[in-house]
Amino acid sequence: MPDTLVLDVAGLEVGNDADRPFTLGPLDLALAAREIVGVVGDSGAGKSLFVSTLTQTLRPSATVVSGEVRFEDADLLTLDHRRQQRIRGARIGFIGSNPHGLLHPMLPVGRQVANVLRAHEAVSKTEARARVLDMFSAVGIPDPARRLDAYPHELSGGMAQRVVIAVGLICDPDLIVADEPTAGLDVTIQAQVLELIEALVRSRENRALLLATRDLGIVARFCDRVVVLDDGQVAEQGPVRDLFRTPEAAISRELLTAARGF
Ligand SMILES: Nc1ncnc2c1ncn2[C@@H]1O[C@H](COP(=O)(O)OP(=O)(O)OP(=O)(O)O)[C@@H](O)[C@H]1O
Repeated sequence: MPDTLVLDVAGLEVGNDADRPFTLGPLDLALAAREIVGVVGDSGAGKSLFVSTLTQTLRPSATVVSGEVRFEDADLLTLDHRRQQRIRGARIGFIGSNPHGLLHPMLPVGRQVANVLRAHEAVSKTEARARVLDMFSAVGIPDPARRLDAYPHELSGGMAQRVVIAVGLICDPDLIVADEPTAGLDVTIQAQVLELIEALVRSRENRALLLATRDLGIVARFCDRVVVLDDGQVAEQGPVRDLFRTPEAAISRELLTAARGF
């Protein structure tokens, strides 16, 4: 794979039989450095299933049927457990929605971010605290030194979401995978959070972002390319401007209509 590719997914098919028979793919998708690629589709289209394949958090009901997910010099799907652990949360950072669900309610937020860092890097507690402090500043948490010791319930939704972003970025990942990272936030806070994630992606040479969302408005504003999923199948994919100018699939037109609010 060329140096500039951060992720290269080829012929990926994932089945899931828990609630209903469902197949994602076959899906081909390459992400270059500094690129932001959207994965869009209605509820149940398979966005989270795809994200979970990349973050290696598939539940036992799901099976990878075929394909490759090349990241760094390896196929994520065939890595041994130790290398999976090393990559997950460190080389591939995850940003989910619902921060109050993702964060542990009984631990100060600074410690939670530090724990992620210390799980992957041999740093002292003091050094970890300093790194987390820097990261809290980078993600725009005001008065970061004081916020290190706050509990999640003491933070607003937007502030807690910034902590989730800090968790995703603390190990300086090359790939960031975000699944509805602004769901449940006020519209103005949504824009701030997405602008922040965008800046953190574009500011680093080898970093790319995969952004799963139902909202084509978000795709229009932040993504370079997009994959439209419809019931697990790729309905179309390509540059975002092409999708907006000449949507080919019926589902793309439906999502566009929804995004334009009429
Ligand atoms: N981590 C996972 N492990 C196993 N199966 C999963 C996982 N995530 C989602 N699924 C399953 O994949 C199928 C497609 O749903 P999925 O949640 O991926 O859709 P989605 O596009 O993310 O929808 P929404 O926008 O509502 O989150 C469902 O059967 C779901 O239960």
